[in-house]
Amino acid sequence: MVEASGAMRDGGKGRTVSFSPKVFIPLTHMCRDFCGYCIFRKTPEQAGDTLYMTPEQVLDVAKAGQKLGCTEALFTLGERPEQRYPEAKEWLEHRGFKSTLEYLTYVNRLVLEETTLLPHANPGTMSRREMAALQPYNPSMGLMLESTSAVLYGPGGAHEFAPSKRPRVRLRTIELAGELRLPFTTGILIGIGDTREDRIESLLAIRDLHRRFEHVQEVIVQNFRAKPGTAMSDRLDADTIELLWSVAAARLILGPDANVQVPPNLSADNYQIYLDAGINDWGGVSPLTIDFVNPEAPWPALEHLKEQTEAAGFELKPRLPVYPEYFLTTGKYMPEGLLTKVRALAGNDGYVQGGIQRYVGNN
Ligand SMILES: O=c1nc2n(C[C@H](O)[C@H](O)[C@H](O)CO)c3cc(O)ccc3cc-2c(=O)[nH]1
Ligand SMILES: C[C@H]1O[C@@H](n2cnc3c(N)ncnc32)[C@H](O)[C@@H]1O
Ligand code: MET
Ligand code: SF4
Repeated sequence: MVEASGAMRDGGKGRTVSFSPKVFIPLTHMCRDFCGYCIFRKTPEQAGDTLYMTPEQVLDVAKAGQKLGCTEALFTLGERPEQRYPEAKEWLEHRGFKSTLEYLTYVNRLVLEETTLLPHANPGTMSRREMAALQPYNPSMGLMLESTSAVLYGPGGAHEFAPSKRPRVRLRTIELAGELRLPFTTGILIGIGDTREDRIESLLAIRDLHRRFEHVQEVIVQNFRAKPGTAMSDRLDADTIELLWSVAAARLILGPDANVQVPPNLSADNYQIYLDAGINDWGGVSPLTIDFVNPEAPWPALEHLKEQTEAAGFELKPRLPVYPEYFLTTGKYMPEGLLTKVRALAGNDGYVQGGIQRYVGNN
């Protein structure tokens, strides 16, 4: 499988592998859901003074990232905390917002207007109205499908207490993005009780949505890593063979033109083997902020990522949070104002202007 999927990637993508220089902005850790694997979520008590990051805190991180050459502001946050916690509702109401997604829209606009970073919102499930409100400030957004497996939301499953992880609801959000012509990131989380057959079914569902709307800009194949203090703390991490198999399956199902991503920080020091299986992207890598979803897993230094990528025979290139094919030759995936901003950050090839030299070596 790896031989076939690697060859398919070479055919469609050549020997270029990308990453997105980003800052991670955890707007809130509070969440109405409970996923068995998640260490990101916090109760208001655990969150203490920082129920939400303030607009000032958001801008400080974004501006610090801008100085380091970052082009993406990744907003990852808990799902509708105001539906579970009165503290969250009060915090928002006090500042004139009816929901977390309204507040997210406000800070996305701030970042777009006051920095050169492009927001990429990953806030969980969204309605059409919520997504349409975010669209003018987000050249792309994302939501992991995770898995279509029904076992996972049954008794004892990872998603038993996470209504937003019902595959129907997730698929509907991804479909809405297609209807709005919004470049979209999704993916599968493997090793949470899913079988290989489940992964094939999940990937086929993603493929079908992309066939209808052509908006799935990338597919993340993410491996579960057990976290202390979570319901699944004593489960085994997804192992290398399962991830290798899943990446190859993703490439073979999604085809030569798909962008397939594996995050390099979740695989210790052997992450380069996923290049063999057909990936062409490492996702967001930050010189500034940690991966708040996997806080124990530091990103490789960009020097190291470049070395490993080149040693395997590939060229490493920085990209924007939206892929070149969605803005280089067509304008139909973005409002005009956003399109202008995106194009100004890109070079002729659609990757970050200035290239990898901006991030490694003597700068
Ligand atoms: O650092 C992380 N970035 C995550 N990202 C961001 C990713 O690394 C890149 O920044 C995007 O792919 C940009 O295109 C996600 C983006 C999504 O749209 C959906 C899910 C994720 C998940 C993670 C994650 O767990 N950790
Ligand atoms: C932001 C994304 O991070 C993923 N995610 C959440 N918790 C974990 C974990 N323990 N290990 C790996 N990935 C995780 C989910 O897929 C979520 O959608
Ligand atoms: C911190 S997890 C990522 C965002 C959202 N809560 C989700 O699970 O989709
Ligand atoms: S993974 Fe997302 S939805 Fe699930 S508990 Fe964590 S923050 Fe909430």
